[in-house]
Amino acid sequence: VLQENLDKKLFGQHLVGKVVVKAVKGFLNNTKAKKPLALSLHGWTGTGKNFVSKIIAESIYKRGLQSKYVHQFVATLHFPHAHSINLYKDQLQSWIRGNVSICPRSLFIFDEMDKMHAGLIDSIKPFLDYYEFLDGVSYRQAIFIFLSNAGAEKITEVALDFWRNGRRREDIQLTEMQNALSVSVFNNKNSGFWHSTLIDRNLIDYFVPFLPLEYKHVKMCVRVEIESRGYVVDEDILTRIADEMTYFPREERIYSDKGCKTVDAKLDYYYDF
Ligand SMILES: Nc1ncnc2c1ncn2[C@@H]1O[C@H](COP(=O)(O)OP(=O)(O)OP(=O)(O)O)[C@@H](O)[C@H]1O
Repeated sequence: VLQENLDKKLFGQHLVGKVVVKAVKGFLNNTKAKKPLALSLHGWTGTGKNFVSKIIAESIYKRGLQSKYVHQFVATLHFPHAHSINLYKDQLQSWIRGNVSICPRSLFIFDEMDKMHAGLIDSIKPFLDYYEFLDGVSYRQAIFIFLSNAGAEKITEVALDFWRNGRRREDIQLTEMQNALSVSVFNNKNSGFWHSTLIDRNLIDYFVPFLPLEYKHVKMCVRVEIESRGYVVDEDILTRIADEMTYFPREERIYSDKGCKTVDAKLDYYYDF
């Protein structure tokens, strides 16, 4: 189901499907996991990171994101004040501990990871590690998904390089992308990259790069949105909405600034009056 949904619903992200299916299926089928699964999704805004988390949740729990075993944190919403960091640490740790004791197969999604306080990231480190038990609780069946825009510029650079050399986007290889990211972002102490501490200790199992979306992908998103509202697709409106989005870099205008975000808001203007 996971593979099928990703193939069908996720546009322009050939690297994502491969990694996510392998990681999640492998983990769910492994009765002897030595640590919880930790995925780190990276990429430009509106390219499908939250969307993929939702598809993953739906593949594991009947109620998807609504399941009581799925927990979402948004840095700026749940942990807004730097001076309350110690309080957040305690709350977060006891929240994770409490929930994993109730259901070992819990899913934790951390959005805006690049805006999360380093101390707070440190506080979840023990849960991601290779312990059999921590205070009597095993975290080995839990799943952690981290979302961030970190590395998005490098990802775009690689994609743009391909484009400028007339090469197909689909020919971008995962290893190539990961090499580019690891040199410039992950292993660069000056990049201020949020989970350098998690990386140093090899606690992240998979890095999942999301490519910036092109005009044609935006159109696909618009089409899906129109159909999901039960309207007949008007190609004229579809094109107009995709044209209204802004694209970068300034000369070539290939990638959508906001990915597929705001597509649904634009639709309101054309359809709901
Ligand atoms: N690659 C994609 N394929 C299909 N639909 C997409 C894709 N990317 C985004 N969308 C649509 O756009 C909406 C917004 O995308 P989403 O919230 O997943 O972006 P994001 O990468 O998490 O952005 P941010 O970094 O700003 O949080 C999704 O709910 C989905 O409907």
